[in-house]
Amino acid sequence: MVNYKLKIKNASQLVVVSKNKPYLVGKDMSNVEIIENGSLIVDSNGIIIDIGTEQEILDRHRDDSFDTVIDCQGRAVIPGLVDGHTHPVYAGDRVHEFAMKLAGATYLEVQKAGGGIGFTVQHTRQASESDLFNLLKPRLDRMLKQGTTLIEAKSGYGLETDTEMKMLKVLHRAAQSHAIEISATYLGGHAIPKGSTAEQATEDIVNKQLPELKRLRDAGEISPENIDVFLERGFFEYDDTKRILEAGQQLGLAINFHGDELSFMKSGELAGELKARAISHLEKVSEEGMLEMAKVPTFAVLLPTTAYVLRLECPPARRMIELNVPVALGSDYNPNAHCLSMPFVMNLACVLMKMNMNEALVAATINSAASINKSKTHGSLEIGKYADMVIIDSNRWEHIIYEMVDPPISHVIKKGSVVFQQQQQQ
Ligand SMILES: N=CN[C@@H](CCC(=O)O)C(=O)O
Ligand SMILES: [Zn+2]
Repeated sequence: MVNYKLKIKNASQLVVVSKNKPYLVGKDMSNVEIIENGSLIVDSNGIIIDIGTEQEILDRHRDDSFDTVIDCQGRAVIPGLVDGHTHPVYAGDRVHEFAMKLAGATYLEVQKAGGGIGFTVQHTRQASESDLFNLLKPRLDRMLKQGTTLIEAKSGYGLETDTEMKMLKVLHRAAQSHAIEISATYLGGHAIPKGSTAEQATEDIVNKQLPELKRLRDAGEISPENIDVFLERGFFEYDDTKRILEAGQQLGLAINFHGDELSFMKSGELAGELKARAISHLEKVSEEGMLEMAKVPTFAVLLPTTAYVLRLECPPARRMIELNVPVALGSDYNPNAHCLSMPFVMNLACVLMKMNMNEALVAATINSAASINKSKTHGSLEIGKYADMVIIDSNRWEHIIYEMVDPPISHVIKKGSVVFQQQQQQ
């Protein structure tokens, strides 16, 4: 007899998503594996050690005991959602900009009027590390309640060494103390700081910020895994972006950058040159760029909230899927697109970008995990992976997308521990 941490019992649908695959492309994105009347078992390290139908699990574990058993009859279970793109560390409220945008101002017009990234940089520079941590924590709590158990999270509101490192320290502390797991990204190249040229900003990143990042990482004070740049006209253009990304790559950071959002910037072509892991946005990507991305492969991290808030044309998700570009999803949570909900993101991906619900789930689980190199351990319900799960109070898993802003989530489980539970109605 063995004692285990958790048994999930008799779920009407146990949504495995995929088996033995690091990510899915093309037509495979429409095939989501499901076990009807499924059960699974989690060990004391929070790892799934067995999965199957209720009967199979009963037969194999008749004599075993469990610290916790959750009876999921009438409920569906999916893997924890993985948010492939967030900017959750910042100070300063930009709700007033929403009114400007509704009145017709574009993203760049808001930026020119003193808003946008520059506004957030000013407030984030003034905030202390503990102020920023205290602002971050409730944001992570809200993500968790919406089923997100792993996020990519960026710095990028400092644009100089001290504040960029302060943001990475905040992410490091959150990664150690919060149930949400974090893959941190250094984004010193988010915008050109006031009073600098692109050339000076690039020099500062390569010769000052990155060496300090290495020093603090070696000292165990920060833990960045990825490097990002905003490749955009008036921000960082092709050559500067390439130089920064290569310098980060030399430090062992994975290339995961913003590209082709407001203007066509040859992002896919650059990803091909650098063998980038991921590009986000891609509203203006070219056919050649997508072909390059499929070849590497470079993940397309699509952010439907951006197109929705800024009233932009959506990225060509259908064409990407046709071309076998691996497609992932992110909330793009930031003061421009204030969305902490991956269920809403999946709903937007279906309605605005014409993805089907299976594709949206794949993009928000196994593929977004792979876009941050975590799909060996996250993104599907398989033996050997972490037991990160969302229990949905419905027979069919699709309700998490269909019910968009208030999905019927009964539990969120991280590494076999219940980290959120919906209060029962009296
Ligand atoms: N486009 C660049 N960066 C963010 C927006 C940042 C901001 O406006 O504060 C994004 O991904 O949408
Ligand atoms: Zn972004």
